[in-house]
Amino acid sequence: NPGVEEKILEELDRVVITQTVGESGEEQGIFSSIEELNKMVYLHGAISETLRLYPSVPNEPKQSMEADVLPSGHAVGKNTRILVSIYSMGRMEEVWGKDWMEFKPERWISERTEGNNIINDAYKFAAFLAGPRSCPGRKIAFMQLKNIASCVLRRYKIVVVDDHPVLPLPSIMMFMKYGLKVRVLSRKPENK
Ligand code: HEM
Repeated sequence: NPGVEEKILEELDRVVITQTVGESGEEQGIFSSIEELNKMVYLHGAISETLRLYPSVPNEPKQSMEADVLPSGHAVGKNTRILVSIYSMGRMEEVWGKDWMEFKPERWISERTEGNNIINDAYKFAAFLAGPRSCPGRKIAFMQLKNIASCVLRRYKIVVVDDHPVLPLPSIMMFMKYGLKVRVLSRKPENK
């Protein structure tokens, strides 16, 4: 998605100062500070959007302890197995609107609040699940993903090989059916 890539790079150019350039012109592999990571709002939206469409845990089995009625009106008996499809939830028009198929980091960014302006509703975006047993590693995961994406994208351009089929292989974890064949190009000025 070249448009999104360009916006991420613009944001990183504005925000990142700790990943400095060495004497040889090579960037040093220094990770970003927490302050810098918090300012990577567009990148945060892009990662959220990726996890909305391709959640690492696509399905989540649960079991009821008591009979209950779900907010949807569905009655559930005692000791009944329920499969929550996180993958499907990320693609529902009722939840995300008519443009659910579009990769839009902007949908995560609220203009109403400054600073911490990422929309964060676990019951809508269930990639880390919601409630008391939701993922306690969510913040660390975002910190790691933003740091790695920032280091890689500032140094390299990743181009998917033409006609490579990009298909999910759902299992307990989400894998890529045929892997992802890419070309890795250096972003050194002479390669641009
Ligand atoms: C993109 C990255 C990640 C995703 C999408 C993710 C997603 C999830 C999900 C869906 C669950 C609920 C599983 C279940 O109840 O069956 C979970 C649980 C958990 N996650 Fe993550 N996770 C991520 C990264 C991490 C990291 C980096 C850590 C630790 C540093 C972590 C630690 C845990 C732990 C300890 C639980 C079990 C919580 C409990 O059972 O109460 N996760 N994660």
